[in-house]
Amino acid sequence: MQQKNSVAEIPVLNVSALRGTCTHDLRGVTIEKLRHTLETVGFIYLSNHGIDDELVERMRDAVVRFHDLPQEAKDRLLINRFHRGYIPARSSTLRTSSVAEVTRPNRSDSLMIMHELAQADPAFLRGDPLQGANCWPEEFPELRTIALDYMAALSALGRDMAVALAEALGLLPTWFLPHFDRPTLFLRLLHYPHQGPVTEDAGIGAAPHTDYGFITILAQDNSGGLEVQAKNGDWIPAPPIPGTFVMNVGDILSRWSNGRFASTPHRVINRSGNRRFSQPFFFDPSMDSVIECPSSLLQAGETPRMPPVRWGDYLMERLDRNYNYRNSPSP
Ligand SMILES: O=C(O)CCC(=O)C(=O)O
Ligand SMILES: [Fe+2]
Repeated sequence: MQQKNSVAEIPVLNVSALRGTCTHDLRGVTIEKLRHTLETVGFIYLSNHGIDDELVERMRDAVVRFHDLPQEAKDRLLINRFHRGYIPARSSTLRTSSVAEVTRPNRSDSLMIMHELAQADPAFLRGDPLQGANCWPEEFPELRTIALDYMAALSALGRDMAVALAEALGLLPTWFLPHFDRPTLFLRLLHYPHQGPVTEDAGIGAAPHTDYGFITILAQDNSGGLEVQAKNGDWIPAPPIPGTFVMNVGDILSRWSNGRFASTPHRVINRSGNRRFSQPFFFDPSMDSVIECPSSLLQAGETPRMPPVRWGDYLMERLDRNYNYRNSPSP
């Protein structure tokens, strides 16, 4: 039932009209629903997204297989200064969370994979922030191909969504694309242990937070546990729906849109009694991209709420504050 000032559930958007050719009308209706949902809820399920279920399943199986490796194998991949590798449980605290006073570290552990760089890439050779090598487990060599295929497919969807998002904001369809020449991509292979009692000390799977970037496209297993905060404060479940992804607006898209699109707080509490696995993919701009609200988006009398910011600077400041490994000296 629809609650007052709230949404009981997150809408599902059939995005087939955003891919390839379709009638102008159908595309317009889809864009309008996208706009309305992102202005109000900030989270939406994408159905008919064109990505093979089999590829999503293969990635999901790979997440489980990675986490089934012996702990020593995972520890050998400890996250490097380029933010790639294994993030142990309780090693990140969302200090920059604007939605809660977060002092307890998250209970999840994960493997962070980012866009691959050619060894001859100047950014790689210079060792620019985040432009380093991924960490792959030698015990599971197939993971690299599976993860890179998955990232390629989700990047294509991310670009289609960037076009649709520009249209939804009344901008030229290609408006965002130059900002994604060298997109910053994160694929996180997450494991959440069963929660047990929620106590002050225990912490939860993922403390309430908003995502840093442009959009997040998430696939999750059947455990449930993801919750999204409605404007009235209620927590709305975002359970898995077969054949869909959950997409949400990150802080930088919210900033770009002058707050029109909502970067909505969410959290994870795994009450399933089993381990939970998920695979968020973060589709973010090029590091050098400058995020500035386009003047054509402003209504009469409206001014930009935030000054322009370079995405790479914005991101590194957040990573430096939230991840313990960036604050302690290397062993
Ligand atoms: O695991 C999930 O369902 C959500 C993860 C998440 O919110 C994040 O990694 O930012
Ligand atoms: Fe998140």
